[in-house]
Amino acid sequence: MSAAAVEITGLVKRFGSTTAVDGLDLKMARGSLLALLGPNGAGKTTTVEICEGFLRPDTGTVRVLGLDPVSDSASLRPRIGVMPQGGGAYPGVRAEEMLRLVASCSANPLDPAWLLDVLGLQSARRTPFKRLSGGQQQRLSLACALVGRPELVFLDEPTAGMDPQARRLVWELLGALRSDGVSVLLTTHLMEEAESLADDVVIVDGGRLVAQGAPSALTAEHAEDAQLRFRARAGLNTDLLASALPEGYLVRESTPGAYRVCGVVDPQVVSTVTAWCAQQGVLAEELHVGRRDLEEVFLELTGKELRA
Ligand SMILES: Nc1ncnc2c1ncn2[C@@H]1O[C@H](COP(=O)(O)OP(=O)(O)OP(=O)(O)O)[C@@H](O)[C@H]1O
Repeated sequence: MSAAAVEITGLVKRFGSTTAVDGLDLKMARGSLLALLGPNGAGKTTTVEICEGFLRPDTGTVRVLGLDPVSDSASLRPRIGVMPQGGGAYPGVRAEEMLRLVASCSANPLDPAWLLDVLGLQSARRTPFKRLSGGQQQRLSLACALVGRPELVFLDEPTAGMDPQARRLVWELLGALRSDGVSVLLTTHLMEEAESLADDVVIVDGGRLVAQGAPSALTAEHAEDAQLRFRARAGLNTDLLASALPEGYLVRESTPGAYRVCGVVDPQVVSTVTAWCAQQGVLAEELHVGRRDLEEVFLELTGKELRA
């Protein structure tokens, strides 16, 4: 049986007094798409850079396609694709020139012109890297990571800074890669990205694994509980609102002005919440009742919003 795409056991990485990764275990199946989610500073980039062989672990073991990313780097490099956070290229190099240069390092590259077209970069092919927009630079970096037909790609926030249209193109491409059996490990702050693309989501916080599972499995726990969300002036007394509701309901202000009421939501509960807000002289805006999503799972587990 072939080895897992990535297998991490007891990984620890410190920078001075900061513990960036604190005993992480993670297993990613071949041919799957895994999204690593976590707040700023959770240790995502450090973990990915260790898998790529750019950093050495302090303790623990990491195997990528069954190989050690540092001691087996010569045999591993041609088999993986890497898109670092923020991308990067020589400032004066033209987009197509850059991609062809990277393609020339590979034994059996994809056609660079085709890849530029798929990523909506045809019209920018002669533009120097430094004059590409941020989103175009990101897409070119992604093309560079993919042009060598890797078995496994590491993408650190691949769609950060892209407009919705470009993001859609990248999502389509990632979906197609997965259908072709390519393994994809990406980091993201976008719940929608994780929810719509990933087979498996790993939530990390403080360098530790907080939860792992398919998005549907993570959101299915406590699925019977709906959530009522609304926005209003920041700083409302949530204890007072909770005491106006039947016992067992929780009320939280997740970020200033964003409120969540957890428990079984029925018409009476909605009416109590809006009436209570009216008594405070505030309007409950953007009232929404629905099942919890990955964003709420994340908030519950880490106590933090994804985008700090
Ligand atoms: N080279 C370094 N030197 C010192 N500290 C570092 C270094 N790289 C990372 N860190 C620290 O390690 C911790 C984890 O950082 P890391 O970049 O892995 O987090 P992240 O989850 O990728 O965050 P973000 O979402 O902001 O990119 C942070 O506290 C960071 O400041």
